[in-house]
Amino acid sequence: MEDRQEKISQVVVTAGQMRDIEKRIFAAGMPVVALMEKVAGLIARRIPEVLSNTSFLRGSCIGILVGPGHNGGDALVVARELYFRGHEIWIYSPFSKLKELTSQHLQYAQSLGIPIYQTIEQLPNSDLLIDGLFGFGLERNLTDPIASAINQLNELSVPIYSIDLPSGLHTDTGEVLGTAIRATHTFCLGLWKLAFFQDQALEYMGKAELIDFDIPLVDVEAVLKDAPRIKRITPATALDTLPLPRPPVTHKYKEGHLLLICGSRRYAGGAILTGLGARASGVGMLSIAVPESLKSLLVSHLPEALIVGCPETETGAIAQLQLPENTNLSSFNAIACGPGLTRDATPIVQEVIKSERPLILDADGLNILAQMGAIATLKKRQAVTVLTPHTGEFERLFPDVTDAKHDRVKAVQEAAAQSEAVVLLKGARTAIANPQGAVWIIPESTPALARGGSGDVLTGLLGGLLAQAATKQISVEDIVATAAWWHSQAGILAAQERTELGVDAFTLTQYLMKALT
Ligand SMILES: NC(=O)C1=CN([C@@H]2O[C@H](COP(=O)(O)OP(=O)(O)OC[C@H]3O[C@@H](n4cnc5c(N)ncnc54)[C@H](O)[C@@H]3O)[C@@H](O)[C@H]2O)[C@@H](O)CC1
Ligand SMILES: [K+]
Repeated sequence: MEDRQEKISQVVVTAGQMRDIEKRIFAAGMPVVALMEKVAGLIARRIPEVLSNTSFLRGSCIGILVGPGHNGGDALVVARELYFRGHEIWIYSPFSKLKELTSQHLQYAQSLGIPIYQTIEQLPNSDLLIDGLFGFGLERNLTDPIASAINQLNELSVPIYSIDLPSGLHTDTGEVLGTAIRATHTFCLGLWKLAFFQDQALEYMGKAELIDFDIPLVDVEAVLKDAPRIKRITPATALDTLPLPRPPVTHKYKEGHLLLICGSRRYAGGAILTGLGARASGVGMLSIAVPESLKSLLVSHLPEALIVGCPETETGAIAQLQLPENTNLSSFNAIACGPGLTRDATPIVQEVIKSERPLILDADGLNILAQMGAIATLKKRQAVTVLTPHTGEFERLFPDVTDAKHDRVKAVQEAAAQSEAVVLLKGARTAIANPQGAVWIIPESTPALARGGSGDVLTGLLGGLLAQAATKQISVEDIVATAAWWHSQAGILAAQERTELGVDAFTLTQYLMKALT
């Protein structure tokens, strides 16, 4: 049973897929009316539990917002149940045409004497609103009068609990269709919908939770079988990989040798942070190539690493990779290149791209790649490439794919497919795609990580894990997702203990180990 729940919690679907899954359940004999009763019953039982953590008092008034479809039907069943539990209830039902089942529930609510209002002006005060205006059936933009009603409801500063998703959001892109309910809490029904992982939707979601209504896994599998999977990374999936297993008998080179290429006279700290991120990965051997003038600084911070001082340009960037004798780029299990390089290190990036080792490009590594023409350049690579752009870098790398501000998941899928690289698009919900179209989503993070240097830490951590993975039969995509999850968790833990303002990048490196123990 727990296994089923875990599997369900990893699934992310589009509106179309959700509809197909429901169709199978109905075709198998589950009556629509019974499913609505079951789902709404679960929500009605969950609401008092959520409210018990707030200052909401028994007997307080609850307003129910009812739309024309089955999202409205769900809301009406919730209204009826809360009414029988002793709450004062009113219903806002502004639509004249309702789906059959919804209409029946409205009729019954009316027969119970629950007041029903058609216009926003008539609404009495309430202590809580339940939003059942639209669910995954919303496809076109909201217009007046419902759009302005939503705007007014948002202004009331009354908590709003949304059923399935905040009304007005596109289920797949998370786009605001005209306007949308700003929920305090959202009960996502059955399976996680894509909108919950699109950055643009997050400020409307409030706290989101999944209401599992026992969708059989066979139906999920049957609908998703040919589609590229979108996988939500859970603690169970990430901790399945971490800490990376080590055999009892091994040696440092068997546990991965990572080469970091980073830093410049201008950005010395970035090199240190990248190194500290790599240290936390547990990588067997760490070499760091920096401009010669940074060498002693790096040695003092990372005494265990082999610091390779390189000749530098007049501006203090690496001019030439001068690896130790008997070493070349093929000596490493993975290479991570970019933090703090400056664009003056362009020849270095050109050289590492030609290597046949797994390569992570970040920061100036990405800016230089963008100038070279990302897609054409990456397609020539034999070994795997991992790119870790934030939205700005992503747009410079991939000017011709779907706008990442409009649909991050689609954008990252297209970028990975076209460049044949694994692309990690940083954000509040970091999304990772492989060239085959599969996506991994990091479902939690913290704004505390929006801070200079935190990306450098991720690059080092990811590099260290990737170097180790080479000997451990773990896929590159799983390693990238695991690194991003770990980085987020360290940020969350640090923010809990030190506030969101207390998570500078150095502190973050100190929390990486803590997040796993
Ligand atoms: N089918 C079921 O029994 C189940 C349904 N569920 C609920 O059903 C919802 C989906 O139900 P529906 O498919 O009926 O869709 P919705 O309830 O999301 O709304 C669709 C209705 O809104 C209208 N509409 C769409 N865009 C509009 C616009 N811009 N302005 C005005 N009207 C617009 C449509 O014509 C349609 O009548 C889910 O989100 C969920 O809440 C879940 O409870 C699971 C079980
Ligand atoms: K809703």
